Amino acid sequence: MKMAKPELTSNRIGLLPFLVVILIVAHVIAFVSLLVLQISNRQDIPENEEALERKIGGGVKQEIGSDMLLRSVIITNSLWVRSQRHILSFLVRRLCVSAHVFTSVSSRKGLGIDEGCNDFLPWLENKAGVEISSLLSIGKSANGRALYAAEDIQTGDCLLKVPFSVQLAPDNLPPGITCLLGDKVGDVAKVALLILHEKRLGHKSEWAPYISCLPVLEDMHGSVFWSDEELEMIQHSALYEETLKQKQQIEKDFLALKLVFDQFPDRFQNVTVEDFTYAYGLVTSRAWGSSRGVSMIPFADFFNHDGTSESYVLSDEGKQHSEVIADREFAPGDEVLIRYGRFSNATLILDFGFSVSCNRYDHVQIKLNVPQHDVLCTQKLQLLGRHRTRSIKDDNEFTYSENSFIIREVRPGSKWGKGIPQSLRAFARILTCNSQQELDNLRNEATQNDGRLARKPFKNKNREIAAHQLLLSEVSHLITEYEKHIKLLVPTPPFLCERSAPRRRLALDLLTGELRVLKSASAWLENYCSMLRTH
Ligand SMILES: C[S@@+](CC[C@H](N)C(=O)[O-])C[C@H]1O[C@@H](n2cnc3c(N)ncnc32)[C@H](O)[C@@H]1O
Repeated sequence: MKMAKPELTSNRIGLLPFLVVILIVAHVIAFVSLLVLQISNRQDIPENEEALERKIGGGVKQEIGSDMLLRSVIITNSLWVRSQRHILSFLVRRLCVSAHVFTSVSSRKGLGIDEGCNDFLPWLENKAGVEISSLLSIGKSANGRALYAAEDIQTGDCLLKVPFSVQLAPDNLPPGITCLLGDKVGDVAKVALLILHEKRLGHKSEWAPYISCLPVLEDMHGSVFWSDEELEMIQHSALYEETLKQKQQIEKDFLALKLVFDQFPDRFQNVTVEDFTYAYGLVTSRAWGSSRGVSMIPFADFFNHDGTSESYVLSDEGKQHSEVIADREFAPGDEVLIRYGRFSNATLILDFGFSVSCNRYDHVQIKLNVPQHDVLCTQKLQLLGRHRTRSIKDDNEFTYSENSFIIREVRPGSKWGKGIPQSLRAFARILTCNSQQELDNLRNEATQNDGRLARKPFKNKNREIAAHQLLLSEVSHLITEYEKHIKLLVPTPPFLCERSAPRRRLALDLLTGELRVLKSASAWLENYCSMLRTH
C-alpha cells in the first residue's frame, strides 16, 4: 500500500538527482544529530543508525512465522520504505521538536498542546537507544493525554516499538527490596511499589520524565477511588462487590509490604494506604500483562481506548519489544486509539475509571439459589454438586461463584437466545423440578449424555415454560430495581457533591448498559415462552 504513495512512486526523472542529494544530506545530518544528541546527553546509546537499520532488517526475517498481524506488516511495508521514513522522520522530529510541528497539526484538529510532554519521546528514545515511533506524537484530548498521527499512517504500519528494556516491571525494583517480598505480593503491587519508589526519588529517578507524566489522583476515577456514597450508585451491579474485593486486595498487599516500608524509611516514609491505592490504580489503568509479569509501557500507555479498534499491544519476545500495528489509515492530527481488551463498562470503570456508551461487551451477573423452603432443596443441591461441569471463569472479566451466571445482550432475531447462557437455563430447569422423579430423569439424561444437567428442553412444554418464567421473573425484578435506581441518579442526588459528577456519569453508563442487557434477555424469554404456548 505504501508503494502507491505518490512521493515514493514518482516518475519525474528530472527531480531524481536532486532528491538523491537531499536524501544523502538528510542521512548525514541524521547521523550527526544522533551523535550530538548522544554526546550532549552523555548517555551510552549502544547502536548507531547503521546498526539500527541492521536490527530492523534482521527483525523482519524473524517476524516471518510470527502471528498474522506481524506477517501483514511485512507484506505492506517494504524494508526500503520503512528505512527511508524511519531516518527522515526521526531527523525531522529531532530538529523540529521545539518548533512544535505537531502542535500545528493538533491545533488544526482543535486539540490542546501538551507542553509537558514535548521532550518525553526524545528522552525515551535516548534511554532505549533506538527509535520508538516516527508516526505518533503526544497531545491532549478530552480523555487526558493521547497519541496522534504525526503524518499519514497506512493500515499495517508499525506505530511504535517499545523495547522491554525501557518498560517498568517488577524486576526493576532494587534487589534489596525484591528480596524482602514474599510470595504473597502480586505483580501489580510490585509495580505500584516501584512507582512509589521512583516518585520518592523525584528528579533523581531514572524514570522522572515518565513518572511526571502520570495522571494525578484527582483525575483518576476507577471505582476503588469512589467514596461509600458514590459506590451506593452501583450497588445493584456486580461491579460493587468486585470493587470491594479489589479494595480488600489492595489493603492486603499494603500490609504485606509493611516490612519493606519499615526497612526503607528513607524511601517510603509515611506511605499511606491512599498513596498505595493511587499507585495501584496507575498500574491497573496503564499496564499490560507480560513475560515479566506486569509491565508499564511508557509512550504506549498514552493510547486511549476504542472498543472497536483492531489494534492492540503485541509483545515480541524474540525481539524483546512491544509493538502496535495500525488497523486503519490515519491522517495527520487524527487521534490513534487501540483496544485495551473486550471489556464491559464494569471492567473499564474498575480498572480504568471510564466507560463507553452502548458498550457491546456489557453484561449482567445474575445469581440463582435453591430456596431453603423448597422441599427438594437437599436433593437439588446434591444433584448440582455431583454434576458441576461448567467453567465459571469469564475471560478478561471477573470470576464468579458457582451459582452466578453472565447474561450478555441478546441480539434481535437471535433464535437460540445467544447471550443467555445454557447453564443458566439448565439451572432454572432444575430449580423448577417439583418431584424426585423429575430430578431422576435429569440425572439419567445427564449420565447418558456429556454429564451436564438439564441441557435439553423439557419434553413437557409447560415445564419448559415454567423454567423460563422463573428466569423471566428474576430478570424482571432486576429491571425494576435498575430502573428505580437510574431514576434516583437523574438529576444529581443530594448526597453527591459536585466532584462526583464524572462518577455519576460512569454509574449511569454502567446501569443503563446493564439495563439494556436485561431488557434484551427479558424480550427473548417472553418470546420463547409465547412461542412454546402457541406451538
Ligand atoms: C492507558 S491510559 C491512556 C492515556 C491517558 N489518557 C493519559 O492521560 O495518560 C488510560 C486512561 O486514559 C483514559 N481513557 C482511555 N481511553 C478512554 C476513553 N475511551 N474514554 C475516556 N477515557 C479514556 C482513562 O482515564 C484511562 O484510565
